Parts: sequence; structure tokens; C-alpha cells
Amino acid sequence: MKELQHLNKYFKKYKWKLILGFFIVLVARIFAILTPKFSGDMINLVENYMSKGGDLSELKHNLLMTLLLLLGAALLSAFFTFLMRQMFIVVSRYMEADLKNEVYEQYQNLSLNFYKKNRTGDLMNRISEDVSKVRMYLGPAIMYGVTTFILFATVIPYMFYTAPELTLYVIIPLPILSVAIYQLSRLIHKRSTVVQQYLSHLSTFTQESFSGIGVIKAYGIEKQTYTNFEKLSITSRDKNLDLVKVQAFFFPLMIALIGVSNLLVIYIGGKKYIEGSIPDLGVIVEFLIYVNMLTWPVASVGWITSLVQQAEASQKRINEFLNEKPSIVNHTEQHTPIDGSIQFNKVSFTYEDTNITALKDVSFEVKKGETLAIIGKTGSGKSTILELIGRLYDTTGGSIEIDGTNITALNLKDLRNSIGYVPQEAFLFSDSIKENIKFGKKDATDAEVTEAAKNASVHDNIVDFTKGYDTVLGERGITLSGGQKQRVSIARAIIKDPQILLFDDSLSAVDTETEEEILENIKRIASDKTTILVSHRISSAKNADKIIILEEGQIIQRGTHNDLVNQEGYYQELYRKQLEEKEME
Ligand SMILES: Nc1ncnc2c1ncn2[C@@H]1O[C@H](COP(=O)(O)OP(=O)(O)OP(=O)(O)O)[C@@H](O)[C@H]1O
Repeated sequence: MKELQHLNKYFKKYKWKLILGFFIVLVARIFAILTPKFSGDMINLVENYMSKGGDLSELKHNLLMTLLLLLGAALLSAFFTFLMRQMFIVVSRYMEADLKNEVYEQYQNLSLNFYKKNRTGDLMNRISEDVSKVRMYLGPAIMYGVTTFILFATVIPYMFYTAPELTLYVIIPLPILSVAIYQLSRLIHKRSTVVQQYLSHLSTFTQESFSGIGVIKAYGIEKQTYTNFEKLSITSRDKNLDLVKVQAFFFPLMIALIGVSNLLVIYIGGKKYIEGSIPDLGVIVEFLIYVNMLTWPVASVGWITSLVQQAEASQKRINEFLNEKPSIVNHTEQHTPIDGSIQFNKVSFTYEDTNITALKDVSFEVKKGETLAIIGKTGSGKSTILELIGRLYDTTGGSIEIDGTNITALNLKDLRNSIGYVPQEAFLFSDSIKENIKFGKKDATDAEVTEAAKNASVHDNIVDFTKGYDTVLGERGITLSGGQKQRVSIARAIIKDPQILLFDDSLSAVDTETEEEILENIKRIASDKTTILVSHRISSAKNADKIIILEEGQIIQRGTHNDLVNQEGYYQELYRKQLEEKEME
């Protein structure tokens, strides 16, 4: 139960509703245990009349009155049972939503490293499936727990009071039922986990094959894909059948044990009635109803135990993530406005998960208003520099200063707000183009959106779509070309009007003419900003104030375009190669 203690704060939050729920259960149960009593009374009335005789109309009147009382008690019990569900189940849904929000908030606080270490499926499972399992503890387990407790506390003493020996006999099979249901629930849980795993394999498989349908068709491997699906689907069916087999035991087992208890009531109760130790026949009827009434709660003890165990295991998994500390920590709540000068002092960086040293002793400076271009082969560490400026990771050696202050001393929110980052792979949400651009500035006007799109040279493409800026992207919308995606992503950074603009090979999918146009626009709007451009193309770098060349995480050359074309080395080679390619066009 240690892991589940995390949830106590939610019980505290909703304590009044839960306390009210407890009293409602109490009232519901009191009315429920009155109904067998009235049934017994009616039998006794008839029995009395049969054995002793009397006034028939009086009997009829008394029977009608008791029947009305029975009906009233049953209706009230049903009404309070309804209220009980409203309390416990509704509260558990609230707690479930609270827990989901807590997990999601924590996910957002955690650093990029965490996402590299854990698989997306795992993150999703914990917020959906595990939270649902925990809800079974917060709702049904607590509700049935309270109901069972109150029922036991009221019915069993009453039964003992009415017929102690008979009570003893009839409750003997009940613990056996409880243990049997517990074992069965565990087995059902085990098998349903396997079924769940296969379901998730199946959905991952189908999702991937639909996303990659183009590749499947182009390579003509539909048949092979189908065979793989069929195999998976057959195994999934077999696992489901395994589950159904144990599930099929559940109700027969309950019915068998109720049957045994009923038999005991009739046999032992009947014997005692004949012996005269039970005064009325009504007691037997009462007991028959009580035994049936107790069966589900008794069975639920086993079921609840298994629910709590599952919830404990799920909460343990959730707690693992909730207890995780973000590796990037904000050290100040104070506002730290940012101007934009960036300085790297012997910065080194090693990725924790792969142990790859992406940067070694990198030093450079870019002042506000300047443009720095970073050129280098793939894997030389260019993107890593940009990620360090946004503090997606912290350096493992050396320091980064912004406006002369160590980056770790800056308010993280201010730092990130002052950066417009265009990642290598443009990521657009399944929303309209307008909303995708406004992602950079939530309160942007339509005019600002258009202006940003114009500066990113994508406006003309957008207005060509029938729905213009309201065109929806993503699975149910249109698919933009690689170059269009990049430019929408650039518009998103521009609209933010940040002090620092970071472009990670963001023009790789556009033609050189459009590239030039965009670079011109950026130069105009970024005259008082710091711009860093990562690129593989000389055309992107040539107008930059400074250029650095990276190789295996180290700066091997630096200077302006003019300096570097006249220096033997990577830049000059690249320049020649790209010049030749251009001439051949
Ligand atoms: N998240 C990560 N986890 C572990 N290693 C990484 C990660 N990102 C990059 N690396 C490694 O760090 C090195 C530098 O990568 P980086 O992405 O900075 O190179 P790059 O110069 O931007 O390459 P490209 O031009 O292909 O984008 C590479 O060897 C890469 O495999």
C-alpha cells in the first residue's frame, strides 16, 4: 500500500464528498437489510393464520401494509444506492482527471533527456492505462469496500441475534468463495494483461502499416504484411480464448457457492424449525435472502484485493515518473531580460544516453545583431550547439554566457521566451496553418500571421490553398511539402519576434532562390537580433558575419566567407563543389 499513499492527497481533497458517501452507503444498507425482514414478517403472518386461524381481512390488511413497507424500503435502498454510486464513482473520475493532469504536468517539466530514455508508448500507457487501473482503486474498490464493510457490520450481527447457530453454518462457505474469487481475479488479471499487450502490438502494427502504406505498396509487400498481421491476430485470438476460459468460471463459481449456502439454510434451518429451536418459518426466508445479499460483497472482497494489488503496481510505475527530477532546473524566479549576445567558453558536451561526445572545447562569440553560420559534416555537433543555447541540455564542460551571465543563472522561462528555434525536422500540429504559426505567439493578429508568412516566403503557397490560412494540416488535413513545412516552421519562429533566432538547417528543402529571399527577409527583421544559422550550404552561410566550421565536435576553421574561401580546408572544398554543381544546373 506504500505506493498508493501518493493518492492520499486526493482523498483529502474530496474528503467531504467521501464522508457523505459513507453515510449514504450506511442508509442504503439499512434499508436493504429491512427488506428480508419484511419478507420474513409476511411469511410469519401467513404461518400464524394457517396454524392459529383468525380474521382473513385483517391478515390481508397486514400483508398489504408489510408489502408496502417492503416496497418502500426497497425503493429507498435503490435510491440511496444510486446516490452512493454518484458519490464514489463521480469522485473517482475527478481524482482520475487530477492524477492525469499531475502526470502530464510532470511530463512537461521533465527534460529532453527523460524522453530519450523512455519510450513514447510507455509514457502514454502510464497516463492512460495505469491511471485507469488506479481509478479502479479510487472508485469501485473503495465503494465496494465500504459497502461490504457496512453490510457485514449490520447484517451478520443481526443474523447472529436472530439465529446464532444457523448463521454460523451459512457463513462458513463465504470465506471459501472470497479466496476462490481472489485467485480467479488474479488469474484473470494476468491473462488480460497478455491480451492487452497483444492488442497494443496489433494497434502499433496496423498504425505503422497504414502510415507506411506508400512504402508497402511501392515494394509490393502487401501479402507479407498481411501474413504478419494474420499471425499476430491469431495469437491475439488465442490469448483472448485463454482469458475467456478463466472468466467463464467466475459466475458458475459464485452460483455454486450461493447454492451451497442456500442448501445449508434450507437443510439446517428446516431441521431446526422441525426441532422447534427456530420459532418461525419466516426466519428461513429471511436468511435465504441475506445469504444471497451477502454473496456479492463476499466475492467482492477477493475482487477488491486483486484490484488494489493491480492499482499498487500501476501507481508504482506512475510514481517512478512522478519522482523523476528534471535535469534542467530553473535557478531563479527573478525576471532576467535577455538582449542576445552569446558566448561559448570551451564548451564540451557528452550525451548521457549514448555517451557520444558531441562537442569538445568549443568557443565562439556572437553579438547582438550579428549572424553566425555553423557549417560541418553530419554528426559534427551543429544541432547540439543550438540545443545547448535553448538549455534543452546543460553543458558537461565549459560555460555558455548570454549577455555576460552564465546561462544557468538566467530565468529559464525568459531564456526560452527570447529564442525562436526552427528545428531540423519541422513539426507541425494537426491544426490549421494559422494556428500552427500562432503557436509562436498566441495572441497574434491575422495581419501578424500574414506578415510572418510573407517573411518566411510561404504566404503565396498558403493563399493558393482553397481554405488559405484555415487549411488543416496533418492526418485528416493536407500534407505540406518538405519545403512548405520548413517555411511554416520559420514563420512560427519569426512571429515570436525573439532576441535570438536559431535555424537548424531549416532551408535545406527549399530552392536556392527562395532561400535567398528568406535570408534577405531574416536579415532585415533580425538586424537587432542574434541569428545562428546551421547549414550544409555555402549559399546560406556566405552573408553571415561569422562562420565556424565544425568537425567531430571541434571548431576546425573560423572567419568570414571571404576569409574561408581563400583558406585551404573544408569550407573552400565545399564552396568549389557547390559552385560546380551550380554551373552544371
Ligand atoms: N539526443 C541525442 N542522444 C544521443 N546522442 C545524440 C543525440 N543527438 C545527437 N547525438 C549524437 O551527437 C553527435 C552530434 O549530433 P548533432 O545532431 O549535433 O550533429 P549535426 O552536426 O547537427 O548533424 P546533422 O548535420 O546530421 O544534423 C552525433 O554523433 C549524434 O549521433
